[in-house]
Amino acid sequence: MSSIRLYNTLTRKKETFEPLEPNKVKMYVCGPTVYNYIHIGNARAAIVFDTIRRYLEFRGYEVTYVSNFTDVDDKLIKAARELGEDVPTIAERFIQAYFEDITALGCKKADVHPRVTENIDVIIAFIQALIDKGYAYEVDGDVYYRTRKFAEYGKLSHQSIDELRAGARIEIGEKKDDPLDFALWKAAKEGEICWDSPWGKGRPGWHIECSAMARKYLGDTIDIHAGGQDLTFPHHENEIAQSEALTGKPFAKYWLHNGYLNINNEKMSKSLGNFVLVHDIIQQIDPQVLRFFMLSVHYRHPINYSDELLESAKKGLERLKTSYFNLKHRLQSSTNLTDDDEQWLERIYEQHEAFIREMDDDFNTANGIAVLFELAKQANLYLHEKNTSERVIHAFLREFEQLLDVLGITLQEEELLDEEIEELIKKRNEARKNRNFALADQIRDQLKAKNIILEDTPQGTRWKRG
Ligand SMILES: Nc1ncnc2c1ncn2[C@@H]1O[C@H](COP(=O)(O)OP(=O)(O)OP(=O)(O)O)[C@@H](O)[C@H]1O
Ligand SMILES: [Zn+2]
Repeated sequence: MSSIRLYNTLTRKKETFEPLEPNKVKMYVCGPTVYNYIHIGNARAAIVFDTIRRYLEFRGYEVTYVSNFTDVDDKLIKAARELGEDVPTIAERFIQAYFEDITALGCKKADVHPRVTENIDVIIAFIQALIDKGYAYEVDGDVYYRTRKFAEYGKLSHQSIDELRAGARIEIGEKKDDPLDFALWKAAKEGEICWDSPWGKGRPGWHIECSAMARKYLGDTIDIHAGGQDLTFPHHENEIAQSEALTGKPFAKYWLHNGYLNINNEKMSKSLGNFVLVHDIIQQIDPQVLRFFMLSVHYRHPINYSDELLESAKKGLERLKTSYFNLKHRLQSSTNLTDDDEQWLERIYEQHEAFIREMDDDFNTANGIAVLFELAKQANLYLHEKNTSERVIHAFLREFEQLLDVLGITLQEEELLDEEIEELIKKRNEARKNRNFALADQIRDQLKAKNIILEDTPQGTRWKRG
């Protein structure tokens, strides 16, 4: 079988995917700072990397997926002050909200969702080791990373250290040696949440948490490190500097970054105020449609959010689901085998292979979805045949199920509402009164297929969900 090729920000090339250990993938995805609800731009990373994980699993890899929560930082401290609550209360609330949102969007939970506040000891030990090696220094309770000492600084974002230094400055109150140096530990100000450390009371800087937690849960070198494109610099550059200085080994083999979600050709962001919260939008549209929309564009490209494109995603997904449910319906009236089974099975297999070919090419979900439309086209052609076989129908169904599962789309039939059930029962009773037993039985079967059980009693028909 062919192999997966993926674009690595570190080398700026598409490379053949070769995991460190055969059939195993260690993957770390930078997670949210939990001080408010996520908008759909923030959700893009969760959806695309969940899909990449699903695809790797589909291709037989055992994936260990770790994604952190930044549950203490400046934004959380500010929110706590504004809301008159403490940091852990706010963090807990938005961690739960995050899980609700991404679960609705079809994202699986990570194997581990480590939190900064539960890993302070590991972070302190990491910082101390960097000090011992001469890569970090303390000034008045703050600890900084000495970027000048890490010769490869800038290798991920492809910038020279001199260029970067020219663009950096020392903020008022910062006592670092070099404008590029960054905080590993921040001394606590009056009244701020803090932990004891060898440098006094304080809390970790942002970058160190990912280096420390990735190492704790996945080891010194991991296969894939991922996040939004704006994390390339400085966050991921700093993570590399910290981790590689400590271990002397490469931190991650492949660095993956997703593009932005735009609205009116502008990045959706909290500060611009042009955002749509996942929490709100999924009350109005099916979260699966939102997911399908996100995956209709390659993960590295920008994606423009608009009602028209959402509407077209909705129609597209409906087209696939209609094919699927029509196939299911036909199952009852299909025979065991027909003469042209092999030919149809071959066609289905061709689509299976085409999907793998597209997804192997840097997880091209846009082209993967095009293959699914082709599969639906074939399925619809098949349904026009006079005789259909169970074998072929099952193969089509399985193909839809497998490929849509890779995209995180579930194929549940919409549940019937109570009113719809009552309406069908009324229709069935009328049919029986008119001695149209065929129609009555058909309605009973239709309800049974949706797990609704009818019970005829002298008082009338009762129903329950099976
Ligand atoms: N429009 C977007 N499209 C894709 N990813 C995004 C978008 N906006 C933010 N992200 C990702 O979400 C994560 C959190 O970003 P951040 O909190 O900076 O969001 P933001 O809305 O841009 O906020 P702010 O405007 O306050 O910077 C980042 O890792 C970033 O990669
Ligand atoms: Zn990170």
